[in-house]
Amino acid sequence: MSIETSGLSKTFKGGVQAVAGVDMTVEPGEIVGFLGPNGAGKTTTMRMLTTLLRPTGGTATVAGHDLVREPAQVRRRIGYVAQGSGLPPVSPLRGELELQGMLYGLGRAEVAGRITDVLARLDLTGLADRAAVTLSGGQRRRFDIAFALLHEPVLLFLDEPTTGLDPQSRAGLWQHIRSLRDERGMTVFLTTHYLDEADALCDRIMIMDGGRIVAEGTPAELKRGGRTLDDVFLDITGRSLREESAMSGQGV
Ligand SMILES: Nc1ncnc2c1ncn2[C@@H]1O[C@H](COP(=O)(O)OP(=O)(O)OP(=O)(O)O)[C@@H](O)[C@H]1O
Repeated sequence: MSIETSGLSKTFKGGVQAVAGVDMTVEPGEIVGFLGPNGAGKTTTMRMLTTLLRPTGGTATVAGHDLVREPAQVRRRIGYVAQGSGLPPVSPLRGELELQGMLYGLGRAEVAGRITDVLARLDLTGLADRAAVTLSGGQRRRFDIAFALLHEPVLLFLDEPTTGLDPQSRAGLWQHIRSLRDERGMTVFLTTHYLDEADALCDRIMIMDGGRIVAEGTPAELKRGGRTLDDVFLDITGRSLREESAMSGQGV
């Protein structure tokens, strides 16, 4: 199993219970989409699964290792792309990729090979000597992913990977994410506010509300009976996903 959690919870100091007992199973090679209204607890769950936040309750195994007892082993086996680009704006990206590889303890020749490989995989060959400020939004997101793939993780976490991109770049990124799964067997766990993204890209969708998973299934299962995903989301959460994505686009 790529991810298995039982009663995973997080209560912040001050008493906000952001995640209130999440039980989930993600199989190797699945692309799972995590949807939910603003404040549902999606980012908090993802930060726990990536070892960035310590749970206050429950247990989780991520990429074969216990989240709390073996965080270093988990980190070595996962990639994480946070919201917004973390790229340095003005340095040539090849040098930054080399540094990243060295941080993972890779030798010079090995780093060079892996850089060539990830750049080709993400259609970035020829752009590595550029700085981030000279790239389009879609190219920058693909570099964010290239950084997260350098140590060859088996499980990739993406927090709102296509927010702010134009429709063509979004569709291009979906294609890249799909080919990572199809060609490398990568497991992908992503949050999104976009209904069409969840529908087109994800094998399975989990809807979170109030810190709990309130519905899950394949897009086809959730849409059974001729309903749209927006109908399902509205029924469950009392909010429209369209409003949510508009709010997210405004940075609310
Ligand atoms: N560091 C923190 N301290 C206290 N409360 C927090 C902290 N981080 C998040 N919260 C609260 O936890 C709840 C869940 O937040 P979270 O960011 O996980 O939601 P989300 O589903 O990712 O929302 P969005 O779609 O807006 O990104 C919210 O009520 C939020 O205000």
